Amino acid sequence: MTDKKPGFFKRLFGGEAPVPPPAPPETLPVEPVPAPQPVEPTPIPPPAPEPEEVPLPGPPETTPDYVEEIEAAAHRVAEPEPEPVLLVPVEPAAVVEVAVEAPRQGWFARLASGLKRSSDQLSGSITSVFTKRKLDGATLDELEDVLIQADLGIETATAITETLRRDRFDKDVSGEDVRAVLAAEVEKVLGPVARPLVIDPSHKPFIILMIGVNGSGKTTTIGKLAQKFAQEGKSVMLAAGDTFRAAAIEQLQVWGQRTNAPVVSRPAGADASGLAFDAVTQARAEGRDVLIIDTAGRLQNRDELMNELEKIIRVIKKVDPSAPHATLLTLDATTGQNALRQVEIFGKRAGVTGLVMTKLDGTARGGILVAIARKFGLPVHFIGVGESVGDLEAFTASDFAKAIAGRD
Ligand SMILES: Nc1nc2c(ncn2[C@@H]2O[C@H](COP(=O)(O)OP(=O)(O)OP(=O)(O)O)[C@@H](O)[C@H]2O)c(=O)[nH]1
Repeated sequence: MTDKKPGFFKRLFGGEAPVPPPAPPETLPVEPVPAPQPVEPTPIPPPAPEPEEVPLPGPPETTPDYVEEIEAAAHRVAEPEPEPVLLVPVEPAAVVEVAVEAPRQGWFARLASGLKRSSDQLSGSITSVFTKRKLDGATLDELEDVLIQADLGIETATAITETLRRDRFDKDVSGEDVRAVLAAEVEKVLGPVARPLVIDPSHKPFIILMIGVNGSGKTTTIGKLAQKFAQEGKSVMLAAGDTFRAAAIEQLQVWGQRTNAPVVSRPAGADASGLAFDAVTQARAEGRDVLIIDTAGRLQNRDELMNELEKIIRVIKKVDPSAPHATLLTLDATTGQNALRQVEIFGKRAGVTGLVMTKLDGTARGGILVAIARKFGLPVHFIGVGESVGDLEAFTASDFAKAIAGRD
């Protein structure tokens, strides 16, 4: 990435090839759509692998339509696993450095730019509703629909319209007035869930299990967290528990190299719970501060895969009965309402302790975080607004509220 955020729509629609940070070096130059490589004879492997084919090595649930939908978006950039090392020696290391080291805008600017699509949609709709001078019942109904469509949830939508009804009925109301009420209500809902992830030093290692559906951003988030912890002087170990996909293992190894964190891995196809057991044992023997365990993506409605996740947790507990100390669910904001189901089922099966919402930059549905917060009250530790290491930050309610309401 560069020091200047690329235009939002450009990033959103892949007008440039965002450097997929977690991808192994040789995959970095992959274009979302095969970019014409003028001079390459025909080094590109077999019949250009369709994005749908790529997930096949993953867990069985990667085939349902739902996952295809999600992954068509999520993995368009990052799934080029069978790519041979064919591209010109592009100095992948240099590219990686740019992605990680480039000076960044302030976080609020990035957050606001990431949430721009959500806030633009909301602001645009609000403005178009508030064409009359006096606030009346019909306008309030229209506003309620707009807020529900923005995935904020019925309760929040109602709370906002009720506040306006109470305070401003039959009075002049501008879009800006409404945005102020919106920001206040969103902050009220999110305030209690904006809680940092605290690494309790009495656990050595503090074990973090990262779970979520396919492509929701687990591995990328692990890399970003490893970087943060390393910067705080913590000694981090990673476990490549997504044993279904060789590319996921490599992706984590790249993050390990970048962040100087050893990665415990086994060849693709190995038993994930066995790997988790080994990783916990090893991290403990080495006195690591933090162990982050990746897992294969799985749909919440695949019972056998959820059983497997439960098994991983049981096995970890054999080494440390208090672990995992944090079970973080990554949620892809672009999945909208389905994220509510994911929180519910993963919560029941794996005991989610906190949430990380990713890809808020790729959607107009950022409001879903508000609906989730209101329904589950689970801590939201981090949000992601891009693929680079600096695009994940601790979650703060007021910033999010301001950004989504388009206020500064
Ligand atoms: N735009 C954007 N992309 C993101 C963000 N977080 C992750 N990604 C991208 O989403 C894609 C999927 O991320 P991964 O980390 O591979 O997801 P995963 O959950 O590990 O995927 P599986 O291994 O298939 O379960 C990658 O292209 C990431 O770069 C974010 O906050 N914003």
